[in-house]
Amino acid sequence: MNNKVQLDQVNIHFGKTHAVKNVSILFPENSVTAIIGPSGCGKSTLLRSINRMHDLFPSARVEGRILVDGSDIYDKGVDPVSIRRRVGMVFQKPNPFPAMSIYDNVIAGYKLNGRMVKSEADDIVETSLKRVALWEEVKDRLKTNAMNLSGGQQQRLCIARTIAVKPEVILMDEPASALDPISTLKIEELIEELKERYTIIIVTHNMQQAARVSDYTAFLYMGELVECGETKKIFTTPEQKQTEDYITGRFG
Ligand SMILES: Nc1ncnc2c1ncn2[C@@H]1O[C@H](COP(=O)(O)OP(=O)(O)OP(=O)(O)O)[C@@H](O)[C@H]1O
Repeated sequence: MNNKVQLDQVNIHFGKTHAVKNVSILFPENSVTAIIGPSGCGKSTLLRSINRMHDLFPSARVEGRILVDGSDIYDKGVDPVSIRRRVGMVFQKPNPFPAMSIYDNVIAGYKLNGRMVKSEADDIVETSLKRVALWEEVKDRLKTNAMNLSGGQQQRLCIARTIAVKPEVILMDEPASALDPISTLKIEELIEELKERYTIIIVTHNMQQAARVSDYTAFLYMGELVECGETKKIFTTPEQKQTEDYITGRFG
């Protein structure tokens, strides 16, 4: 299987805090990789380095190489905006644009590419909403405010907005932790479907969720990658004692 994303000896500092320590890891294409580990171990920090989000924080320093399709996304001359288009991000709390309709939310990122005709926009909105299984629920009220949707629907809308710009990789930072169990299940089913088209990297606190949705699991502890491998193996016969202690709930 092709490796879509590769981190090679990545270190991330915030001022004096060494948040990610010498992490090397591969993320295979069209698969879901879960990043697990106790609070503060560097999961979100690692995730955000993959679409250059740390560029927005002056105290952050990213060292090492982060490759997407073999090219370093931190190379001089690479536009971070173009990276964020290829590597989309879904956050913990659904964050639709509050003053916009459902329709405008889906198309918001895509519009930044320039002018387009209405039929093209209609197409993208319909395809994206169908892909997140939201179309049937909202097709008769596309022009109403997105904030009228439930939390779970808002999160699926945000995923639709992310896929509307045709990314290759989708980063998800605890995408279901603010949702009720039924909405969580829908997001998990959606992740399973999305991996056919995208490479997905998901941070989760929820061990059962990691076991359910991911093909591969990476366990981080205090900024270091302790172990990474097939989810089945990590959850049944991990190589490291620390991993076993964490997944069996002995700490964290
Ligand atoms: N913008 C920032 N500025 C300064 N320090 C930061 C920043 N973001 C993260 N850190 C620090 O980096 C370390 C790792 O944080 P990170 O949020 O990546 O952990 P996490 O594993 O995602 O935690 P949680 O599961 O609680 O969300 C922590 O010590 C945190 O305080």
